[in-house]
Amino acid sequence: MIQAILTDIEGTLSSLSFTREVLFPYAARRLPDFVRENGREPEVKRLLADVRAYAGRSLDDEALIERMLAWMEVDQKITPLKALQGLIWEEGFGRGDFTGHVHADAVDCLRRWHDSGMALYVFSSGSVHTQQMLLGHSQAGDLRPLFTDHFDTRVGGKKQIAAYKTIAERIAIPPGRILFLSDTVDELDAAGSAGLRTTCIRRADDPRDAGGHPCATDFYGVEVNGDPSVRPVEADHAGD
Ligand SMILES: CSCCC(=O)C(=O)COP(=O)(O)O
Ligand SMILES: [Mg+2]
Repeated sequence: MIQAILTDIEGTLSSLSFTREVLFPYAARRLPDFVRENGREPEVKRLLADVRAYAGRSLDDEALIERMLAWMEVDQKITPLKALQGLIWEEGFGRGDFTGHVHADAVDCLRRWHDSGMALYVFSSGSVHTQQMLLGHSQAGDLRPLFTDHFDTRVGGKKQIAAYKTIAERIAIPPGRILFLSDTVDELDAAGSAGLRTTCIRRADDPRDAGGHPCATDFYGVEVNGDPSVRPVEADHAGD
C-alpha cells in the first residue's frame, strides 16, 4: 500500500528544457555579477566558502567564478553551488523573468493524489529553496500546499541508496510504502535498492531506456495502489 509519493523535479514534474534552456543559462549569465555584488552578504559568503572548500584550493573570487561556471556547464550537483544558483533564480522568479514549468498532467495528478490523502514529497538536486520557488511560481499557480516536505542533496546524492533510506526515516514511512518518480534510471535504481517502489516517467519525446522500472509516459500512467489516475478525455498536454 503506497502512503507517500516522492518525486524528482527536472524531467519528471518539469520539462528538461525548462532547466536546460531557461534556468541554467540564466544562472550562468548572472553568476559573475551576483558574486561580485553579493559576496559579502553572510549567506552568500558562507556558500562561497563551502564551494571553495569543495574545490580544495584557495581560489580568489574571480577564479572561483570560473570554476563554478565550469561545474555548472557539466551540471555538477555540488550542494552549496545548487544553493547559490537558487539565490540567483530567486531574483529571476521575483522579477517575473520566468515562471516554473510544471507539466499539466503532473499538476492534475498531484492535486488528485493530495485530495485523496496521499502525502507528497519532493527530492531534487535543486536546493529546497529553489524547489519551493519553482513550485510557488509555477505556471499553474502556487503548488507548494500540495507538498508535505522537500529534500535536496543535503540528505545525499540522488544516486546514493543512503539518501532514500534517510528520507524514509525522516518522513517515518516504511520504504516499501513510498513510490519514487524520476526520469533518471540511476536514481530509480538507488531508490529501489533502498526498498522504495519506483516508476520511471519517460516522456514521449525522451528516447532513454527505463532500466526495467515500471514506466509511464506521463503522470496519468502512474499506478498508485493498483489504479492509474483517470485521464480526462481532453487531457492532451495543452498546458505544456
Ligand atoms: C528545482 S530543480 C531546478 C533544476 C536543478 O537545479 C536541478 O539540479 C534539477 O535536478 P533534479 O534532481 O530535479 O533532476
Ligand atoms: Mg530528473
